[in-house]
Amino acid sequence: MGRGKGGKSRTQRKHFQQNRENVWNQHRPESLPSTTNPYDIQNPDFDHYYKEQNIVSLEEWDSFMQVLRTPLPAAFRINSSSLFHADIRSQLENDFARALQAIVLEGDEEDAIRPLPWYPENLAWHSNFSRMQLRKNQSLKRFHEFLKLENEIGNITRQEAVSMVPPLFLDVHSNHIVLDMCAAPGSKTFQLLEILHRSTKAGSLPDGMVIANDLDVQRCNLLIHQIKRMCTANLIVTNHEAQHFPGCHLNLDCDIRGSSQHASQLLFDRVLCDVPCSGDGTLRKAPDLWRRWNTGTGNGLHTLQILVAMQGLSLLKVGGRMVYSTCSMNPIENEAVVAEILRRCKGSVELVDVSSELPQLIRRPGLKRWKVRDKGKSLVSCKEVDKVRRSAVLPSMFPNGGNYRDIDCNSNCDVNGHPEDGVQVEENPAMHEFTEIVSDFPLELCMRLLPHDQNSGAFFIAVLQKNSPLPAIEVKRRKEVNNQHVESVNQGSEDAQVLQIYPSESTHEEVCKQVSDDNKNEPNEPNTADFKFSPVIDEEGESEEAQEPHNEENIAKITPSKRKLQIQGKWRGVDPVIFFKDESIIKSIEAFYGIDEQFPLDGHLVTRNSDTSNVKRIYYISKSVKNVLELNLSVGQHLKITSVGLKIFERQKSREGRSVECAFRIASEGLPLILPHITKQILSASAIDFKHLLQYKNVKFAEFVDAKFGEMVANLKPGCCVIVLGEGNKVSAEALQVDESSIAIGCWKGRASLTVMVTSIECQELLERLLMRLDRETEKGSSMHEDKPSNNVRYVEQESNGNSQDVEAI
Ligand SMILES: C[S@@+](CC[C@H](N)C(=O)[O-])C[C@H]1O[C@@H](n2cnc3c(N)ncnc32)[C@H](O)[C@@H]1O
Repeated sequence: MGRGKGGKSRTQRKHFQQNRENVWNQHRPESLPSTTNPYDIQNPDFDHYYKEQNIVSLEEWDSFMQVLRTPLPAAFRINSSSLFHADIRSQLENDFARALQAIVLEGDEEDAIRPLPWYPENLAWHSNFSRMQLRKNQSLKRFHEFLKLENEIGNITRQEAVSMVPPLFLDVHSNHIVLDMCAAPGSKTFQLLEILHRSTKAGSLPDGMVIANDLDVQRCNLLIHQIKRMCTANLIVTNHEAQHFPGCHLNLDCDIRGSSQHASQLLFDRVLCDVPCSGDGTLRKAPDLWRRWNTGTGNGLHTLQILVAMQGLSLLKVGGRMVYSTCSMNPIENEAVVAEILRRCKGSVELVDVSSELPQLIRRPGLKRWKVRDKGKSLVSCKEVDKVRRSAVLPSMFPNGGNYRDIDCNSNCDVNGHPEDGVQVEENPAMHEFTEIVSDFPLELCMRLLPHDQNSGAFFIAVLQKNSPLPAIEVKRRKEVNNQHVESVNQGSEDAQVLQIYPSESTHEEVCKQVSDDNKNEPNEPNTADFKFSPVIDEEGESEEAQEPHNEENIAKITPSKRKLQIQGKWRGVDPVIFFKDESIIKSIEAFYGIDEQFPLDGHLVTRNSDTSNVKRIYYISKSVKNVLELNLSVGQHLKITSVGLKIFERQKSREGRSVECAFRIASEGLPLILPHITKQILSASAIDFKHLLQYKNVKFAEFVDAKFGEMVANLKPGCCVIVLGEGNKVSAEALQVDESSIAIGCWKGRASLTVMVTSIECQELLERLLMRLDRETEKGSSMHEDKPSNNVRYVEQESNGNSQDVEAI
């Protein structure tokens, strides 16, 4: 605990006392992050700017600022696709809600934790504790541990409450093709995928898909790591500048080559445009922003935000919906961007009135008027901008837009660009008549979420609908966009010319870092070292336990000369995406696991290794992903794909040296998808035997409590098999009645025992969930519960001293 971290100043204590989170009053010295200097939790420029923008009334200003200066309460979502989402919700409602309330000081009106009222099905939760409190306060330890574990497993996602809102306004259906333009670290991508999968049955996939794009490779890896926690084959992760995201337009030459059966262009039903922004809506979470805050940041991002949004609209189908969002409160990044795209789209795009959706979400209408601040001056119209500042202060930043060319034509300026007639540049910003310029667009349909309305961060959201193809847009003269090179690109059949502006530093076709085969798909691959008793080794004969974690540094360090630079079409340094078509392997997998016809492998498997004879991992892709990959191949691989599909098979070899009939085991990521389609190598275990497997990881056939089950395990073919929690003595998937709620684990059938092939943390989670269920059954009078292992179960971990080689005997 941080009590001894030195005395805090009186001001700090005062800020602390103002903190609405009463629980923290018990532990005052820990209330503020130790790195935060209270003097930094303010910024006169910020005050001046936002007072002038009228984002809240003057009467509200103090309460707005007070909340903005307090740490953000932690919020999280239960992942609806998780097997245990109902258990977790009930644990929160019945266990934690009561236990935590007891910790909160008397008189605190706020609940310790509560579901966010506007989020469907009580799946999103607000806690009245900041992340710092959760980390430091001993009485919150159990809750904190719970959040950490469930987050890691993928049952919950920690996410700012307001950041959960944009996907909810996108109106995603299961058959939609969705583009998430600036997606990393992927919290909203996760939500979009959850919505897509919402009503799909076990073993099937939705018709739609998501392409999640981000410019930053490392952040893409974070996203991949996040999404790995859910079972989806409907995702492609790409790595482009969103403003240049390829439309994959199939030209005539390609058509002649016989690809006419493909879609001829990549168009989306839904686009999420959650652009990079100055982020002052996250001040409560990142108080260091107070110090760094300035108006230049927002002004500097304005053009990029317009370009990304325009590209999103050009890739949107007519009739489609796009959500534009930022975690900034600044009108230059928000209303000004929306107004400019409406201006450029000339009626083909409109703002959607979503005021009746999510009625419990407190929101404020978008602003119709605002000021632009540059070099200490507040400006209401682009006519006031000094010529020398025109490259930084653009007409599109102002409520009425405008155009410097027209100003130049219509007014006589002196040589320095100062107006000689017309508008006078005012020195005192307070002197402006703020009512002077009002946007013509219905910007009140946008929404701003403010911190003091529902004790959250801040966010801006605009919902747009495309009603007709975008119009031809006049290419602006280069001199208007300083440091940017402008070019007009035909975006395809649907839209006319769309303005494209490339930032001068743009190098999106450059070689990026070399990454390993599969590494990009698995940035933080759980090493099978986790399988303490792993009886399998990879096809190179190298124990996976011996491998260092997969990351670019390690790969470069370990095998500097071994790795060839991978090439994916024109993208160098990126693993290729190859359709896996080796018939003999596919047939052997289908035969070994008895995979039924409703789960076609043919055409749905890809690898990331150009050496197809040496494939280690095979990924499953949905039909929609397959279509996009085929289009991408037809156009010459415009997409730079970082990750695609769901890992479903991994090459294996018995550590015992025995040959196994099938070279590939089922990967735990893909197991829930394929589970209902397996008819061989699958058995159902009683709760007690299932529990023992999770506890001891390795159980001899003769030592299962249910002797019949032990016999059936002994009769399985050597190699990978699947054990489902159930009644026992059931063999086929049909008899097992596998459904969305089935709990299953991948195992390895060795010579004399069965070994679990699930990571330790997953074992721990499954075990805890199972014990909870058993406890509930015991309360109801069931006899299945048994705390201690039966005498005949060997506790391998103790006996073998944790050495997985001991399992050779199995
Ligand atoms: C606000 S964050 C996105 C958060 C994300 N939507 C989520 O919910 O987790 C903005 C993202 O834009 C990315 N970015 C910045 N410039 C970009 C560009 N030109 N094209 C695409 N992505 C960009 C950043 O790397 C960052 O991950």
